[in-house]
Amino acid sequence: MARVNIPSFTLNDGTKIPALGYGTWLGMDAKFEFSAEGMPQMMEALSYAIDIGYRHIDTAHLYRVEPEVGKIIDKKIKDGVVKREDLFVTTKVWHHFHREADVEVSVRGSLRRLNLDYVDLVLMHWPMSISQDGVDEKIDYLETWRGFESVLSKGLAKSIGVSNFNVEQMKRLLANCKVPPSTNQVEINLNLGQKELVDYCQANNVVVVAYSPFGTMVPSRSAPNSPEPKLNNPTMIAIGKKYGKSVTQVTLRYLYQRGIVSIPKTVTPSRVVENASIFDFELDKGDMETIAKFDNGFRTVRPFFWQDYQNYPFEKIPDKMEIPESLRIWKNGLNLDID
Ligand SMILES: NC(=O)C1=CN([C@@H]2O[C@H](COP(=O)(O)OP(=O)(O)OC[C@H]3O[C@@H](n4cnc5c(N)ncnc54)[C@H](OP(=O)(O)O)[C@@H]3O)[C@@H](O)[C@H]2O)C=CC1
Ligand SMILES: O=C1CO[C@H](CO)[C@@H](O)[C@@H]1O
Repeated sequence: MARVNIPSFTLNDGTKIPALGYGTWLGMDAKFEFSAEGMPQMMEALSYAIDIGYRHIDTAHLYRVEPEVGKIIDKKIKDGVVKREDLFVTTKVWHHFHREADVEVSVRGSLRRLNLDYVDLVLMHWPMSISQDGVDEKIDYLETWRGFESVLSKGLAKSIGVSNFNVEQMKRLLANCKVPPSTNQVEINLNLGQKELVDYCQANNVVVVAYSPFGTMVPSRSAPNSPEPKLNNPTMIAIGKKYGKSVTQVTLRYLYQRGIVSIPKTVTPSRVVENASIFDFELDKGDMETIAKFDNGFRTVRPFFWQDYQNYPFEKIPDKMEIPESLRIWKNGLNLDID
């Protein structure tokens, strides 16, 4: 069986985060409901990933896969493949749970579903606070953060961080917290380099985690018309050839050399191996510069239907856009249960 050896970065609280993780968001199905279609394949792929050396799993209350992820973890521990302390499990608190006291309720719910005593990292999934029925609750993320600090002090999580925070929000949080966030998980890929945000986080000892690292290269429902580069981009292919690597491997290696953790999602076993086989080569300076030039600011995850909510982190789309029926589920609240 293939084996992969994944190095780690050190967080500002001293814990180590593996530089590559397994993403567990299955997306929405053809009816734009939460997809369970790919669940069996994903569970098999996750099981295989742990067998070959993945130790970092990225999940969330939102993804509705915590029970299945928990079952795989349990089996791997019982089978003696890993010990709990070898794994790095991240989950996230959805924005229905932003009152200080609700953070603990949400984390305890995740722990129950995952069947774990603690998670290694828990993130505030978004900076806005939106009720179950889509109302802008306008709860300051500083209040929510106090709930995270409390969850940390109770040992429910080893580390606490944020996701989808922009530079201004990071500055304000860092200036007003007792415990600084260890990580900021944001979209980063070849189209969206996020240089300013990455530089700011890294200068302030916050590790950046890249979600949707292939988000704009692989045809996706959320960004069907994303600009180049795609998987067949000649420049990327030529760089890959030079090192005997695929375009996706060059992409993940590029992020790693920028000091960024990646959490690609795949349900395909060969890609599980491919995505982690990036620690045996080094892109030279010229190739790093060439790849950086693809950055054009295009976002795959652009939830414009939240753009008028307080603390929406991204650039607003200037003209009022109709929200298609298919996206109303996001705007009107997601009805995430506690169990
Ligand atoms: N904090 C946040 O708000 C967000 C967090 N996330 C996290 O980030 C993870 C990754 O992001 P995600 O949006 O899923 O997208 P990714 O950028 O990881 O892309 C996933 C797609 O890429 C394909 N793929 C994976 N590896 C390869 C490969 N080697 N060659 C070709 N195609 C490949 C997958 O296909 P297949 O599965 O068929 O192999 C799938 O279609 C999520 O699963 C989730 O954990 C994601 C979005 C937002
Ligand atoms: O984690 C996530 C998965 O992707 C969704 C978009 O498709 C995001 O909204 C969400 O934050």
